Amino acid sequence: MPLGPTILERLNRARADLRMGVPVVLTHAEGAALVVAAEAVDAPRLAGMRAMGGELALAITDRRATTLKARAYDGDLARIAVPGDAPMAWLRAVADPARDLDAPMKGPFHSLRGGPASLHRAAIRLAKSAHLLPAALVLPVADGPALATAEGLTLIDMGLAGPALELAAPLAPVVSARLPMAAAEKGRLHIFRPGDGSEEHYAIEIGQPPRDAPVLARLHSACFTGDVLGSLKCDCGPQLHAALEQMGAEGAGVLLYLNQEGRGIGLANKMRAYRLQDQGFDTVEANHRLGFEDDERDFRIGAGILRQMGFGAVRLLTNNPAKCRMLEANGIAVTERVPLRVGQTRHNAAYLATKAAKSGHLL
Ligand SMILES: Nc1nc2c(ncn2[C@@H]2O[C@H](COP(=O)(O)OP(=O)(O)OP(=O)(O)O)[C@@H](O)[C@H]2O)c(=O)[nH]1
Ligand SMILES: [Zn+2]
Repeated sequence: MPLGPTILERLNRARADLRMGVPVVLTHAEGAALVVAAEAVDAPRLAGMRAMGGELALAITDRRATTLKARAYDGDLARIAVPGDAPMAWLRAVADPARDLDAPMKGPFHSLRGGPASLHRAAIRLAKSAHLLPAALVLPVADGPALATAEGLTLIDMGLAGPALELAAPLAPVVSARLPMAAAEKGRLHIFRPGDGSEEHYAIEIGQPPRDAPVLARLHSACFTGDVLGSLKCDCGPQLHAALEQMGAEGAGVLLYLNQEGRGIGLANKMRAYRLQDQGFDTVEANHRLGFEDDERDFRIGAGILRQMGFGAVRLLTNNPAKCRMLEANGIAVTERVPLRVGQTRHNAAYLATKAAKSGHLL
């Protein structure tokens, strides 16, 4: 009966489980494993996993492993053996760099070598997409489906879910309504909802841009601190308002407000990055120490929304040439890059310089 959750919906359930600290069961041709997020697991569940026996490993990314001076034998990730007596504080400290500088010697770490790592890789992907730290406890188990049934845990066949984990869920328009704004009176807000129930994204349409000509467009990534609080650490708020004003002045445009806070790592992780920046690391180094890439955003989402709205070509307001390339790669022609240089402050001068030096932004 087609009543049960699809693989995409199961993946989203698994994200909710991980955020609650509830383990999930992943299976693959090579076996099965119990997986729980390192930052969310509690002591009773850790004890429960230990009591099951087997080789308990903490999967972390190669980025985090580099900071910890642990060997990443699996290339993009390391499987750190969890010592039998390691307390919760050890787990949290390996996962979270907050106290790296206070207590730098957490090792030596024993990285597992050989044997399958694809469930560990999937566990990290899931944790990242749940906006958790990319660190997961992974315990191989003999009979995954039986364990999931007995304990009422979410079971995911990664053989089926693997490709879905890399895809953004398809978006459907939910509603749109007129929204006069200070910057542009002729505004309309459209809401798009992913089929797996994950976070919605928004499109703000100004005027009635013709669909057969390049539209003035901005793909704006959510920045609670900049957009709402007026943070001086970045240029997001002034960019948001300047883009809307330019669209208002031209009488037409579309601004996508994509809920990809912190370049896709979520607000909690962005604040972890800010704490590291207060210790002297730049925006890129902070992401790496946390175990993330510099930019974890998926720009296919923005391309998909533009296509659904009938736009095939844009004049893109951005200083980030990578955004132009990603849109082009996803079927949206970028006929012009329109620079958006506003909001420089003494607080964000170093941030903007780092983006220019390391992320290819144009000053
Ligand atoms: N991880 C992380 N994210 C940040 C930081 N500062 C701002 N952000 C996020 O970065 C995103 C904005 O990206 P930017 O790199 O400023 O700009 P861009 O979108 O790549 O390029 P433009 O189109 O030129 O603005 C938003 O999601 C912000 O929340 C930071 O220090 N660390
Ligand atoms: Zn910002």
